[in-house]
Amino acid sequence: MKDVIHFYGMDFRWLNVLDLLLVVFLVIQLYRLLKGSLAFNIFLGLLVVYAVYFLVRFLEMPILSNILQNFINVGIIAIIIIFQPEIRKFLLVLGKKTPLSKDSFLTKLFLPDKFKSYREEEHVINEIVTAVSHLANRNVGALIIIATTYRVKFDSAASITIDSNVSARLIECIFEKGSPLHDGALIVVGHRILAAKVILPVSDNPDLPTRVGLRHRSAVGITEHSDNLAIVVSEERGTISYAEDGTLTMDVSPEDLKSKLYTLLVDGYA
Ligand SMILES: Nc1ncnc2c1ncn2[C@@H]1O[C@H](COP(=O)(O)OP(=O)(O)OP(=O)(O)O)[C@@H](O)[C@H]1O
Repeated sequence: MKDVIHFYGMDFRWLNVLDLLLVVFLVIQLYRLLKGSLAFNIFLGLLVVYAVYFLVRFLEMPILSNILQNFINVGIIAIIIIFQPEIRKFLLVLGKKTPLSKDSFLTKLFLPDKFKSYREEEHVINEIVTAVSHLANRNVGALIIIATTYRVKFDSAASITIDSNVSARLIECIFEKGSPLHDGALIVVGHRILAAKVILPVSDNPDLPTRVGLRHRSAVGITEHSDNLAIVVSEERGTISYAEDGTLTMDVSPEDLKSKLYTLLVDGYA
């Protein structure tokens, strides 16, 4: 294979092409990740600075290129600080796609307990879907976080620890309007309800519909930087929605929610 490609009088190596493709891939991934967030404008600003820097270097303008070079050197540290949540999410998304992630072909092939029964997961799913359907039918607001690969960090001072089996009746009681635990979110980890009355981070995504309030915004907020699913029942409209990876899917049916939970809790391990 020829090592060098000739293109309009210029010589490129295959590695240069690969290098360029990887940069384009990374920029597209970053664009998709940041689209809709406030950090997106900062990202565009940085792209402009980089573009100007390469232009002045190409035009051999030493003073401007020196100033921009220094700005970019310090800028790397600033980028890590400014984009800390986005970098975290990016690495999380990348980790999900590695050959060793739980969804990967290799893991499924070599997972020792790939034939295990999913009775417990199915029980959890049925209880959650039953509770959510009943709450939605009666216009009782609810917010349930299903934490998968790592635990949700929450303020334990404000929340109430529960540590119980997942039961539809318990979930319905918790969100009943008169209940002292109905405000805030319920956290489910594995087969247990861990805590109630949890205050979550609120998303500042400007692309969310204006009609959604704090319950839906905090559902989006908790999924922006972590691998969780957030289920919301709207008190106002009696509808069911869920948020995942910072995206809100509104007005789903109980069947849609069930298949989402199956994908998350069963298929991911099957
Ligand atoms: N940061 C938060 N973390 C967890 N729960 C929250 C948070 N902020 C608000 N909530 C919950 O959301 C409720 C208020 O919901 P609000 O009406 O503002 O939102 P909404 O998205 O319009 O929901 P709904 O459609 O049910 O009215 C509060 O009573 C509280 O239970």
